Amino acid sequence: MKLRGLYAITDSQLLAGKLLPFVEAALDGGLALLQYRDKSTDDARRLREAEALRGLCERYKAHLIINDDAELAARLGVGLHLGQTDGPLTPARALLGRQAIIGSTCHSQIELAEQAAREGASYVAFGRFFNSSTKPGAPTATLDILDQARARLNLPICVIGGITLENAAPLVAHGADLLAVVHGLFGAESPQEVTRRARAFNDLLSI
Ligand SMILES: Cc1ncc(COP(=O)(O)OP(=O)(O)O)c(N)n1
Ligand SMILES: Cc1nc(C(=O)O)sc1CCOP(=O)(O)O
Ligand SMILES: [Mg+2]
Repeated sequence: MKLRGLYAITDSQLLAGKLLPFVEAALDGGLALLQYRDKSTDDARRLREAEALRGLCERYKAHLIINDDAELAARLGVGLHLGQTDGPLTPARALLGRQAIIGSTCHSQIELAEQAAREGASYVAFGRFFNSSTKPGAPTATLDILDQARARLNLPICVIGGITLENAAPLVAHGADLLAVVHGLFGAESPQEVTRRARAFNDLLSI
């Protein structure tokens, strides 16, 4: 499976009251991956929303990824994204199986990416590349980590952090396969604008 394209990430505050229509608009514009990212402890709502997103992703043939929560990903039979403090990758891979998409946050450290590759990650994520209102305190990254990753790894490269239609092109030129975006996509005023942006991101990746 070739992982390349737009990777939309949900945000509970930004998408409050409009999660499903805005996600469907993004899927209509074309998503490779959709990440359900909800940092709350409301397990019942998380399950309900994740199930609804899984249904949408099936209809549009996109892959759903759950942030942080290996058990929820296993329960739904979908993918998982793990940060450096979210638990080890090897048992998550054993839990979810060989086919599951599992991503790993590697900040700007090639050693973390090489370790993730050894432990069976499906993609490695680097960031943050720009100012991010979603996660302002995330460690920063520069383009040279993408050059290093291209030279040393044989895995899809995901980029994240403040990515917009205006600043994404250099990331693609330096080898990004997956553009992971919250505000630059879902910060739009209308579902129609979400769809337009999703199409434009895909055009940047020429897919
Ligand atoms: C695609 C992608 N890349 C990085 C992250 C960040 O993961 P993490 O460092 O665990 O931070 P939280 O998102 O859990 O706050 C991500 N979620 N997705
Ligand atoms: C969830 C997350 N992780 C990051 C990292 O660098 O690891 S940046 C980030 C926020 C991405 O949202 P936006 O596109 O709105 O900046
Ligand atoms: Mg995390």
